[in-house]
Amino acid sequence: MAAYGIRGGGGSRGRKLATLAEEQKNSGRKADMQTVRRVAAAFTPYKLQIVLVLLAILLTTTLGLINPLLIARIFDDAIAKHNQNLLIIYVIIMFVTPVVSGIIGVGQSYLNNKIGQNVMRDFRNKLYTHLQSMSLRFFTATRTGEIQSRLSNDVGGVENVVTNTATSIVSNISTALSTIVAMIFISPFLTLISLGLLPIFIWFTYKVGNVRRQTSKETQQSIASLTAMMQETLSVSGILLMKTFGRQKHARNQFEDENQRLADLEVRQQMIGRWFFMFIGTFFSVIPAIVYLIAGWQIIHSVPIFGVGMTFGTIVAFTTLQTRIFFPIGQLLNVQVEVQGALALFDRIFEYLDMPIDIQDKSGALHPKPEEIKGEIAFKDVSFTYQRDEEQTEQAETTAVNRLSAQVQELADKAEPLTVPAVPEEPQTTLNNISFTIQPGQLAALVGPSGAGKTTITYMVPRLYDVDSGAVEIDGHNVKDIALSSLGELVGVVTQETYLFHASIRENLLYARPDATEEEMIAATKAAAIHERILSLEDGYDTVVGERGYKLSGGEKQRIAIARVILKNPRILILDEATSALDTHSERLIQAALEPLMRNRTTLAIAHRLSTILSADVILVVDKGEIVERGTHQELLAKDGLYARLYNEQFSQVPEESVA
Ligand SMILES: Nc1ncnc2c1ncn2[C@@H]1O[C@H](COP(=O)(O)OP(=O)(O)OP(=O)(O)O)[C@@H](O)[C@H]1O
Repeated sequence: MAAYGIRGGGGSRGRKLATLAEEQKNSGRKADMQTVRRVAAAFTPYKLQIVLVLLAILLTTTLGLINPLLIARIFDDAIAKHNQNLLIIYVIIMFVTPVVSGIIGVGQSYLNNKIGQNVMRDFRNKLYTHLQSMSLRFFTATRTGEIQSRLSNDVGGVENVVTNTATSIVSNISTALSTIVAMIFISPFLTLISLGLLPIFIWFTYKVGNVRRQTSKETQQSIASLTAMMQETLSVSGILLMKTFGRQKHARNQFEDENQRLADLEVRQQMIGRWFFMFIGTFFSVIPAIVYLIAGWQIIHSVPIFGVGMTFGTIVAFTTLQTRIFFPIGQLLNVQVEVQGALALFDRIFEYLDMPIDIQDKSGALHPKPEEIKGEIAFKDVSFTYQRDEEQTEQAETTAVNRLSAQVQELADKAEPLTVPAVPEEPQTTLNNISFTIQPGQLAALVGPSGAGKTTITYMVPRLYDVDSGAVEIDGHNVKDIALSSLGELVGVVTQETYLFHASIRENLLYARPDATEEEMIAATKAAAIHERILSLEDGYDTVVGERGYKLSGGEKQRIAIARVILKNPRILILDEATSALDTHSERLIQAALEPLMRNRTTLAIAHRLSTILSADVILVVDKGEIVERGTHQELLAKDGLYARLYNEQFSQVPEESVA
């Protein structure tokens, strides 16, 4: 079955794979360099502070060399030659240098932290601003916890690297270099013995760093997953769902599994290279003994090496310098591993920062004043399809390809014909050539079966999604030509599910218009038939509503949401009426609230209340992404089509007069 020749590819296939691996490695390195460059760019606004830090490092490094070098002079010039004055002077210098160096060090660590924290602050700001501009599509496709995790955990994870790494590298390199120079100056031979194995250590550390990077990536993914789980299950809705379905045990198991994975990953991350560093540490500790042996032997036998003799002062100075060099070298090796780990985190941060913003202002976008807008809405031949989340598509495709290759291998043995497994289909169009016009001040009601596309139609007006073809116009202006901020002012939305911040009712109301006066706010709540109820609460308008306003009833929350939009006073209103039926009293109150809300503005309502449907100027009946019928209630009933059927199913029991 040569046609299925997957196995036994031979030498050429092996070479191909090797080339592929090499290419991947090279592109990986390029990507690393790019990440490093981008991280470095984040530091450019703090050039001046960085220069100061570098100066401080140079100064402390130089000061650090004074004492070891003085030791040789104390032994050989002061003690050996019985010069007490010189001894005292040297000792005073040995006192003063660490003090000065310590003071400079404090200033340096202040600057370090300042620079590092500023860089992190900038990353958080950039991420927040960028994410805020992402369209609804991104948020529907991404778990909230994942987003939060990148903002807090990933940025937090690079803290140590951005605060300490740069300075640690510079200060350790300068300490190491200056010490090596001083060591060579004292004894090149002993220096060679001490540092000969260094290149091998560096190579090993690079390898260890690569493993750390991979683990670091997995750890962050696990943290994000855990955050998302907590966010989903420990919210009001999550806990309600979990309790009412008795799924606590399942959620706990899931959480514990992921938590265990995280703990294991953390341990692995901490332990990576520990053996290696233990070996280095031990090696560094025994090196002085070897130096004592060789130098002692040199003194005992008075043998000069490379023409240089050995003195007691030289031995003490050299070993002191030696203790000085192992710490920075150890640190540098460690830093390399840490930096490689942090690169994985930076990759995750940049991945979000690089996501294109699909809905944004055109250059020269219009900024119409709300009072200049009459409020005509026109849909012109609008078509739209929800795109599948890329990750999902990729996964589905990979699964299909994997299945296919497994089948190929199996059939290659059996010599049977091949059946191609289902490759993910293209999604169906959600909206199909939708056209309608709503005159200023009119109420249009969208009616249709579940999943018909009603909500999607309303998303097109405030540009929560962009149409694939056709146009949505407000007063003849394509919404794509209007600045998003202006569009936000023109269009008000009341969603089915009311979202209230964990803040006072007043703050929640003023969110719509922070500059509204107390009178305007009260007028809005009165119009929405909620003023009295708010006053009856313990703290009135200052009552704090719990997460998502949970302390209020569904109907009350809806009326607060209505008051919020009345206060905003948009030219155009999108109303997604709640499907959940309230008791007759609440229902009346909501109707009373909606009436002033819809007055004098163009309203596009996903109507579930008979009262809204009956008062609509036009009813648009949506089915499978198309408008299949349009007209007034009476006209549509007369047609005896889909509308008549839906009406009979839902409202035939309700006497019209009672709703009117
Ligand atoms: N974010 C999304 N990604 C992919 N498909 C989506 C998304 N949102 C909705 N859909 C699909 O688009 C179609 C239309 O959905 P839409 O919410 O507009 O229907 P609807 O008429 O408002 O339904 P309902 O009355 O039940 O709210 C449905 O098949 C739905 O599954």
